[in-house]
This record gives sequence, C-alpha cells and structure tokens, in this order.
Amino acid sequence: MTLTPKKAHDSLIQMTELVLPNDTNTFGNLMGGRLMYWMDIAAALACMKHCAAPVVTASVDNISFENPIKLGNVVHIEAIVTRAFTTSIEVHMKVWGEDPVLQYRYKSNEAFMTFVALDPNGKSRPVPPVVAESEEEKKLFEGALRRRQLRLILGGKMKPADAGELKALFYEQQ
Ligand SMILES: CCCCCCCCCCCCCCCC(=O)SCCNC(=O)CCNC(=O)[C@H](O)C(C)(C)COP(=O)(O)OP(=O)(O)OC[C@H]1O[C@@H](n2cnc3c(N)ncnc32)[C@H](O)[C@@H]1OP(=O)(O)O
Repeated sequence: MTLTPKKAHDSLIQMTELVLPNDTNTFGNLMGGRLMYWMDIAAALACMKHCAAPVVTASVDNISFENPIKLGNVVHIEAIVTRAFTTSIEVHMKVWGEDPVLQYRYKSNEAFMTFVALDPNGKSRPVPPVVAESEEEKKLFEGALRRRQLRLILGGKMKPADAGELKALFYEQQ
C-alpha cells in the first residue's frame, strides 16, 4: 500500500494547560507525572493528525526536567512528528512554563515519544511518510533513524549488531 507523504508541520499540536493545586507536589511545583500525561496526549494528537488513525504509545525516550513549573503558571507543549517508519511514528516535544503575570517563558524540557498506528482490529497499520521542510524538521528527521535504533536496542527489540546507523557513528568504514 502506498501512502501519500504528509508535511511534518501539518501535524503540529500546541497545547496549553494551567497548573492548578491538584497538579502539584508538596513544593507547589507541577508533578512530573502530570506533565508526562499532558505530553502523551499532545504527542498522540500530533500522530493522529499525521496518520488519521488511532495510535498507542510504544515508548518514551529520556525526559529530564530542567526547571520546575510553579502552581499558577502556564504549561505550553508543542508536539510535531519528525519521521514515520512502517507502522510507527516519532514525535518531538518542546515544553515551556510561563509566568502569566510577569509574562516570561522558561524552558522545561524536550522529549521524543514513539507511537504505533492501529487498524480497526487493533493490529499495527502502515503510516504515511513525513516530509521535513524547515531546517529544524530536517535535522530531526535525519537523527530519527539513530534514535529509533537506540530505543529498539534498549527495548530489547533489536540486536546491537544490527544497528547500522549507530555503528556508523562509532566505527570508521574499512
Ligand atoms: C474506540 C476507538 C477510538 C478511536 C479514537 C481514539 C482516540 C485516541 C485518543 C488518544 C489520546 C491518548 C493516547 C494515549 C496513548 C496511550 O497511552 S496507549 C496506552 C499505552 N500503550 C500501550 O498500551 C501499548 C502497548 N504495546 C503494544 O500494543 C505493542 O507493544 C505495540 C506498541 C503496538 C508494538 O507491538 P509489536 O507487536 O511489538 O509490534 P511490531 O509489529 O513488532 O512493531 C510495530 C512497530 O512498533 C515499533 N516498536 C515496538 N516496540 C517499540 C519500542 N519499544 N519503541 C519504539 N518502537 C517500538 C516497531 O519498531 C514497529 O515499528 P515499524 O518498524 O513498523 O515502524
């Protein structure tokens, strides 16, 4: 089956949330788990925009929380697909906090998640290729193959010996 390629930019999701008391820990900061929940939804919506099918989260790459987000601050999440493989799609997310009174933004974190598209029987189904246009989209597209190999090795789905893209980074061609 040949699927029509779609622009990365057309998948963009911008989500805004307000940090309320029920979202925070005892320090008055947004709980990491609540942020990951919002990121999961934003990323899934970007994937669904891309592939027009239900998706499930297959994996979440490393997430580092650079700055706490305070009670009463705003969370901005941008999610965009970077590359599609056969049935899976990688999504890149950027997260900022914002003080809505003092009106400044600060970076919270960045992350990659991978989703798999499902057919009506719950089986994985093919997804359209991604067309990367901007310099940033091209850079993300280009790195996606290496990130995929790394996460499949860590997830026990690929043997390190088969990770050609990663090996090319570390070994010179003979
Ligand atoms: C009633 C209808 C409503 C419809 C309207 C829906 C509305 C919806 C709104 C959604 C908004 C919220 C969305 C939240 C989404 C969740 O939170 S979903 C819940 C959490 N996730 C899960 O439960 C998923 C559980 N895992 C699985 O089902 C299966 O392991 C998976 C992910 C489908 C993969 O299955 P598998 O048999 O291992 O598949 P396999 O054929 O080997 O590989 C398929 C693809 O998965 C990739 N893959 C497998 N493992 C990994 C891994 N660890 N890392 C990366 N990729 C992997 C493979 O590389 C392969 O990719 P391609 O090479 O085809 O591109």
